[in-house]
Amino acid sequence: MTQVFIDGSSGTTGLRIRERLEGRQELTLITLPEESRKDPEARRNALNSADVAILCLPDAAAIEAVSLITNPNTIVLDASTAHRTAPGWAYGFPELGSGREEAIRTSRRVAVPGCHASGFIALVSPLVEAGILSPDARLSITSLTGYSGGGKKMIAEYESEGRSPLLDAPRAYALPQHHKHLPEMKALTGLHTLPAFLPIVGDFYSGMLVTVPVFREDLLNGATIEDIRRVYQSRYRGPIVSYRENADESGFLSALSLSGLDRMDVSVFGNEDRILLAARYDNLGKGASGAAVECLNLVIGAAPETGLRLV
Ligand SMILES: NC(=O)C1=CN([C@@H]2O[C@H](COP(=O)(O)OP(=O)(O)OC[C@H]3O[C@@H](n4cnc5c(N)ncnc54)[C@H](OP(=O)(O)O)[C@@H]3O)[C@@H](O)[C@H]2O)C=CC1
Ligand SMILES: CC(=O)N[C@@H](CCC(=O)OP(=O)(O)O)C(=O)O
Repeated sequence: MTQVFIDGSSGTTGLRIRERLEGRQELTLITLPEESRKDPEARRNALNSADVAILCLPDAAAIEAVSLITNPNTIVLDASTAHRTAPGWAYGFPELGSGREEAIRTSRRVAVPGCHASGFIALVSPLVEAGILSPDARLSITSLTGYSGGGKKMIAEYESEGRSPLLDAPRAYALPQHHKHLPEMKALTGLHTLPAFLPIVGDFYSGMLVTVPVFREDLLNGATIEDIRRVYQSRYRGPIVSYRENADESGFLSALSLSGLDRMDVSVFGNEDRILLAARYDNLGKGASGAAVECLNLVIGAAPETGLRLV
């Protein structure tokens, strides 16, 4: 029986993971009573008793949790931003290839990717690797997310009575261009320059749409939109990340299409001159909790799951 401890299991990401794992016969969940869920001694015991500890905490608490672990066998899956570019940590996006799945399987420290970063990296990394996009490319990313991406605090804000009417419309944020996902976007794609990043939070619970425009002039060696499609087609064959042709809904792309699922759909729109790369998924699916469950399944050797459709 594999013992799993979710540190932060009352939070948005942790709760979704807990609900997913409760029905699994081969796992035992270590739980702490409500009054001691933030007590460092109780957490230390639970973390060191676990075969797998899943950290669903703010960054500082995740760093503290790692420092509490002395059991050399405890495998850590950290959903926070704290360790995504840290040495000794595997990046938990197995579909990127280049031995990443094996690195996750064999590592005792796995960083679960950031929600916005996941879409950007899925779109850009294979193109840089295939020599279609230069590492010197200057890119931009627009990422629409549901409000659960902001955790309990933002959920309460969006779901409160008498909330500001400004929340009725999508809101852009991270305007000074220092968003916490930028370092992993650069590190995992091999780009030499940070992208210009516009995250936008909307009045829906969960779901994501990430788009990255690319001009024909950005492509190397005369590559075309068809070459991009071929790269995605051969890289993303499911069950979690898949390349989809004609994925739009009669000319529209809803950020809600994969809400509730762990899957990510990668698509290409536009024309020969102006190409639009798009990824759709759920910020709590492939963007957080689902990605953590995917990594858990890899480290314990279980079959992949694709989540539960909610919409
Ligand atoms: N929501 C999302 O879509 C995504 C979230 N993440 C990351 O996952 C992590 C968790 O985020 P999220 O679930 O949204 O956040 P929430 O605020 O919803 O949950 C965080 C949980 O951690 C608890 N907590 C805080 N400090 C401690 C501590 N010292 N010891 C034990 N528990 C503590 C909080 O307690 P309390 O309930 O008392 O506040 C809360 O239950 C963050 O690092 C976030 O950036 C990553 C990708 C996407
Ligand atoms: C809507 C909203 O505020 N979303 C959060 C993303 C949460 C997240 O993914 O944080 P991690 O870095 O821990 O992965 C944000 O953009 O900061």
